[in-house]
Amino acid sequence: MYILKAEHSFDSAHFLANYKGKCSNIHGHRWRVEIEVQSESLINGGQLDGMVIDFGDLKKDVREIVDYYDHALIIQENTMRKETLQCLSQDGFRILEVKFRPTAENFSFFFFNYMKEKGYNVKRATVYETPTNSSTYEECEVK
Ligand SMILES: Nc1nc2c(c(=O)[nH]1)N=C([C@H](O)[C@H](O)COP(=O)(O)OP(=O)(O)OP(=O)(O)O)CN2
Ligand SMILES: [Zn+2]
Repeated sequence: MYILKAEHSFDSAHFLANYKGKCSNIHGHRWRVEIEVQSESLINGGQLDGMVIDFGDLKKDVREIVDYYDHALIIQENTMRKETLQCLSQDGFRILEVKFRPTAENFSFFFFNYMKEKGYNVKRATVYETPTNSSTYEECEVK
């Protein structure tokens, strides 16, 4: 089995609603996203001979989705007053509302499924919230 990995990072702020502790405050992370795709075979012939996929293509797709989350305040839906959100938006801040609690776990699940829906045979997606804390999502084979 061949496993290829592409990684990219985004710098953004978030907070965890209904969390007792410092992470309930708005704070930032450099989130590092690693996507691994797998294949049992290689392409035979042509420009892609000996490859699973061109790294350039994989990297482009990883960057595209990861860059979308860069330099934003990521907020779980319905966890901030509408008036506050409106003021922040009106003042030009980039707010991204997500349907999930913005944890490393939920982001790893989200990026895994995004790449899967793009057609990749995704092995696993790992999201580092800090250099030492990460979550990996992968699907177990059903026997
Ligand atoms: N299982 C998870 N636990 C926590 C998550 C998460 O996504 N999944 N997220 C947080 C917070 O976002 C927090 O920013 C991370 O906290 P922490 O590990 O404390 O990170 P620090 O770098 O600030 O740690 P220090 O050791 O205090 O410097 C919390 N938990
Ligand atoms: Zn955090």
